[in-house]
Amino acid sequence: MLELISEHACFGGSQRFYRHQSAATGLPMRFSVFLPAEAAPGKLPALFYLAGLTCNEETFMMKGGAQRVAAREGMVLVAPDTSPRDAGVAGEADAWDFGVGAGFYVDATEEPWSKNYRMYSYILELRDLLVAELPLDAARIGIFGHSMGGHGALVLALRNPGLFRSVSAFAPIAAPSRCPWGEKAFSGYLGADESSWRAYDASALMSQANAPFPNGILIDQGLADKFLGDQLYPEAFEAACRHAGQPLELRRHAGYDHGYYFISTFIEDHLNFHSASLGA
Ligand SMILES: N[C@@H](CCC(=O)N[C@@H](CSC=O)C(=O)NCC(=O)O)C(=O)O
Repeated sequence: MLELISEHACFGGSQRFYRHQSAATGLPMRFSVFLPAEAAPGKLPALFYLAGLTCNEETFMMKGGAQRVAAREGMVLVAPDTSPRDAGVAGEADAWDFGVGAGFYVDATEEPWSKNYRMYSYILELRDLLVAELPLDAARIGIFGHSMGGHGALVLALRNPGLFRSVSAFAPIAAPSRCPWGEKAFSGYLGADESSWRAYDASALMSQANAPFPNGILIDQGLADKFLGDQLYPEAFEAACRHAGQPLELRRHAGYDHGYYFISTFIEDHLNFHSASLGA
């Protein structure tokens, strides 16, 4: 059951914040939804946005500047939180890149995280829930995200191309098995056996795929991004796409950093990309 926390008129539609009890995480979870004014009755295309480290369900809706375009395209936007909150794990809020605000969109298998830190399953649960409860067209749902959320979007799409029909990312952590953020998160949540990490590594998944998104994948990357050198590795994903025959548009932008000024600059291109891919 969805509990509506707040609702705000926005570009002729409705910006909403919800809470619900999640089966995947075993905890109450928050998420936000932008519902455009419906031009016609019926189901609407939808786009899930996965946010990055330290973010929550509000960040994208407040800073991304996406609602104006989503209203024009008649597209629903969904932004989940980035981790469970108040799981009661000792020290879970001590670091900004692990634990609270840093769920990494994986299903943890290691104690004490495995009971609640199950964000991979949570995103799938939320998709199903919103298809049932809100006017989302199950056949026209895409996914995108930023940084940790770009990693999550790529992994969820590559593992579930029938559920997420289009995918894009801003500055994704594209090869988490080999970067400090990913090594810390995966060893903590998944354990020392690196073979289990491959299921959550977009570059590893793509290297074994067979062009799952024929309409292409869009990635934007700022060249003044302070995390580009040691955390993101877009070139690894680019090489994996080449190997898999997967069309990829990887745009490198001089002068742009890792933040929401970068995201909001190119957000319209991403919504247009998904709208065209989903036949919105
Ligand atoms: N506290 C960190 C910076 C954290 C940060 O930059 N978070 C990014 C996502 S990074 C990868 O997932 C973000 O989106 N922050 C929210 C915002 O509003 O910018 C540091 O000290 O560097």
